[in-house]
Amino acid sequence: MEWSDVPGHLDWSGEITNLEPKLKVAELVAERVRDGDTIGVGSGSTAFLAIQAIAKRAKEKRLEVVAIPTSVEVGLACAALGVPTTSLVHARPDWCFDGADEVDPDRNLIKGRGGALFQEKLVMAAAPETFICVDDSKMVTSLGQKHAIPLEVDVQALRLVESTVEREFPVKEMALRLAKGKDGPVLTERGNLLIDIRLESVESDTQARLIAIPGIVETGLFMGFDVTILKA
Ligand SMILES: O=C(CO)[C@H](O)[C@H](O)COP(=O)(O)O
Repeated sequence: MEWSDVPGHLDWSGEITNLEPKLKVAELVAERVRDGDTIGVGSGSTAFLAIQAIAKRAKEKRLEVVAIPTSVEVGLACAALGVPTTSLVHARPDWCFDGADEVDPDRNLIKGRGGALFQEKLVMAAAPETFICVDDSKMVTSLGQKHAIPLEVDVQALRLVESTVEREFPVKEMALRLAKGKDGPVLTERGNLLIDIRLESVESDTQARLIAIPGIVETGLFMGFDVTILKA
């Protein structure tokens, strides 16, 4: 058997909710692709559908594209689709796209349901232009209405972070994210833990105050990024 005959990993790991709008917005992203683009590829089901649409369009129109994946899952999808990949070590994205869990009226986001928030934020910070692909169910009047805020936390710092967050924030709920299909907690691509927190409210300084706590590697609050919202 040749290497190229080995089937890739093109199955999304969970159920895809709201499939129709996600497929439509995936097409909108694919239309933006130009020959020679290096594209930061977000994670989650919408990003997963979008990279499939991009791969299809690139093949049909003979466009050369290179992807910078933000998770193992999307990296495997790129490999299965025949989309070459690189990393931030080697290249800067011309633009990137991603999904979101919540979008507020000022285009601030909660991300990280899929646990890829750290690499997603790095790619977004590196890209001159970002498209956030969502449907109406993601729009909120203030962050934290529906989703918890994920915190990526160094393993050694778990108890320190939990007690500091509890002391310094009006915490409604806090939970260590547990794995499915493996005993114990979720480990991120960087070997860190995830804590999901619900706060009484998210303020403009919440991100800065959280990231100042030693042991918090990154948070799922994406505030102040100049993103374009693509909505089906
Ligand atoms: O932040 C993410 C992964 O870390 C996703 O982009 C976010 O959870 C949206 O996912 P989906 O497109 O499946 O609704």
